[in-house]
Order: sequence, then structure tokens, then C-alpha cells
Amino acid sequence: MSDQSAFDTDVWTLTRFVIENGRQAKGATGELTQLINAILTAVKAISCAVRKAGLAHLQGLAGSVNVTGDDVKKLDVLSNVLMINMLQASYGSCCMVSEENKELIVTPKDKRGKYVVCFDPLDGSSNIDCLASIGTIFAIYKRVTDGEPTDKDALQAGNNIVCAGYTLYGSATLMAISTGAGLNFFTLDPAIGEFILTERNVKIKQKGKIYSLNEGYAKYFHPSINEYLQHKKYPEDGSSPYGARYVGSMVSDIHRTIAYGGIFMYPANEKSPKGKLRLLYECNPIAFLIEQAGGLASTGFQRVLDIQPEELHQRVPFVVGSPDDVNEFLTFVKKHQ
Ligand SMILES: O=P(O)(O)OC[C@H]1O[C@](O)(COP(=O)(O)O)[C@@H](O)[C@@H]1O
Ligand SMILES: [Mg+2]
Ligand SMILES: [Mg+2]
Ligand SMILES: [Mg+2]
Repeated sequence: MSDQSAFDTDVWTLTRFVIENGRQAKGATGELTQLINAILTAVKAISCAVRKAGLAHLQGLAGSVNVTGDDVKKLDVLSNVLMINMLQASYGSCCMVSEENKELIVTPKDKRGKYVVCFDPLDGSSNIDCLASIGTIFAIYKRVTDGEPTDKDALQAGNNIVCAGYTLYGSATLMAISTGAGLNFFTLDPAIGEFILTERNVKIKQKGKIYSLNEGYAKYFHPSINEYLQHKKYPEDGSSPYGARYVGSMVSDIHRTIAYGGIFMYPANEKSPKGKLRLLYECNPIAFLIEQAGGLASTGFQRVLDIQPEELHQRVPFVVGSPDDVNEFLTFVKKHQ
């Protein structure tokens, strides 16, 4: 780590970290560095908007419904436009998928680069007006076609992710990011407007003490899930029951799961047969980051990063967390197969 005195004069900013990684990668052109820097600019602006949403009349609905049926909030729109504009201005993207755009967003020809970005501009947006933590999620891929970008460029398995991350607008603003060589946390220092490395090579606990899901849907869950929950609340071996936590902003629930260990899930239920969370810009980036931290991410039947996506906004059931917890959950699924 760098100097730990009161004023660090050799600080590792995320920008420095990204430049350094880029310099060490063989054949690197700097395009990914530019792209990540554009995301940093966008999320700093989103963080600023989130912090003053109540003052700047940015709370409340935008008045439309998006392709997956969510009521769009004013901050969803602002965050989405910021991400699209910054990414296009970086000359690093050829196309994007956003939760808030039904179709593939194609970068104007004169600004195209070789990367594809899938993002959830504002995650947990139902929590904006009650001031609970929210986030931004992204995954970056290399394009796979020549010529005009098509859906095929975005419909790649999570295994192909080049870089993924999330920003948590919590009690501090934090970016969790990985380029496939471990997971690192950077905390935004508002005084200098830079993300500073605060935790290197983060690892999730082998087993936690917390389970996290919207248990209000228990009536509609498959019996395997209710049986697992019963086991967590009334352990047969006399051990202590697990604690329950659920913010309802996935980025917050995931960040806590990485920091403290345990399990987070959004399973399928009778009303939502594929769950709610969307593969391209919610599940895949989080699965990549969790695996980088030594955790597991599954649909209950398959490793999330192995899924070949078929639609831009497809949903999948999602179970992630500490390896022992996810594996234990999977034994309940298997028992009922
Ligand atoms: O209210 P529910 O059904 O528990 O859903 C909560 C989930 O929905 C989400 O808010 C969906 O994200 P968006 O706010 O980006 O649409 C997740 O962050 C969260 O895990
Ligand atoms: Mg939404
Ligand atoms: Mg979301
Ligand atoms: Mg969203």
C-alpha cells in the first residue's frame, strides 16, 4: 500500500491504477483506460446528483415505464444520459445496452471504439426517495463482429467480460472494480474528486451469517427455497440462526455480502418465473466481481457467467455469495429436482 501518513503524497487513484494496468497489458492501446475514465466521470456526476437529489428537484418519477416494466425515475434518466454521453465521448465504445433503452445503443460512427458496455445506470432506484443506498453497475466486453455493431456484440456470455464494476452511493461513494486480476475497492474522496484505493484484492468469507432476499414473496417460492430458509432460521444442528438483511438495492445487498459474507438471492417465483434481475447489466457484472472475490454466482442450475444470453433484457434467477453458503443452497435445489 502507499504512504499511510495523514496526507498521502503517493496516492493510488483509480485513474492511476487503470493507467498502470493498461501499461502492463501487452498490445494495449489505451482505449480501455479512456473508457473506464469516462465511466468514472459519469459516476462522479451521478454521485453528485444523488447527494443533492432532494435539493435539486431530482426525486420522483420521470413519467414513463421502461422495457422491463419499471417506473422510470428522474435520476434513472439523468444517470442514463450521463453514462451514454460520457461513454460515447470516450471514443472507446461501439455500442451499449442500458436498462433504460429497449434497443442496442449504437455509438455514432466517428466516435466508435472496440468495446461494448452493458450497464444499469441507477440500481435500486425505488430507494431514491427514501434516501437508501443505490448504485451503478457495468460490464465491458470486446466487440465480436465487424462493420455495424449488432445485438450479437452485446449477447456475449459473462465469461468474456474484460472489466466490470459497481459504484455504491452509500454512506460513502465506493467503486468496486475488476479487470480479471482480483477485486479492488476505491473510495471517492470528495475533496479531490478522485477514487482512492482503499482495499486491494478483496476476498469474500468462505461462509457468512446473513441471508438476503425479498422473503415477502415466500408464498410464491418453490418449496426448495422455503425449505432452505426454514433451515437458516431453525438450524437442525442447534447452531445459531442466520441474520436477515435486505435493502432492495442490489448493489447495497451485494456490497454487504462481499464485505461481511453470506448469501444474496433473487430466485424465480410463481409471479416472476425467471426472477427479476437482468442478466446483461445486473447479474453478469456482479457474478464476475463475486467470483473475482472467491465467491460463487449461480442461477440454481448453472454458473451465471456460462449462460449464453439470448435477449438484451433477459432475466435470470440469481444466487450469489460465500462459497459454502451458495453450495449449501444448491443442495436444497438438487434435493427437489
Ligand atoms: O422490490 P424487489 O422485488 O425485492 O426488487 C428489488 C431488486 O430490484 C432492483 O431494484 C432492480 O434494479 P433497478 O432499480 O435498477 O431497476 C434491484 O436493485 C433489487 O435487488
Ligand atoms: Mg429499474
Ligand atoms: Mg438494477
Ligand atoms: Mg436501474
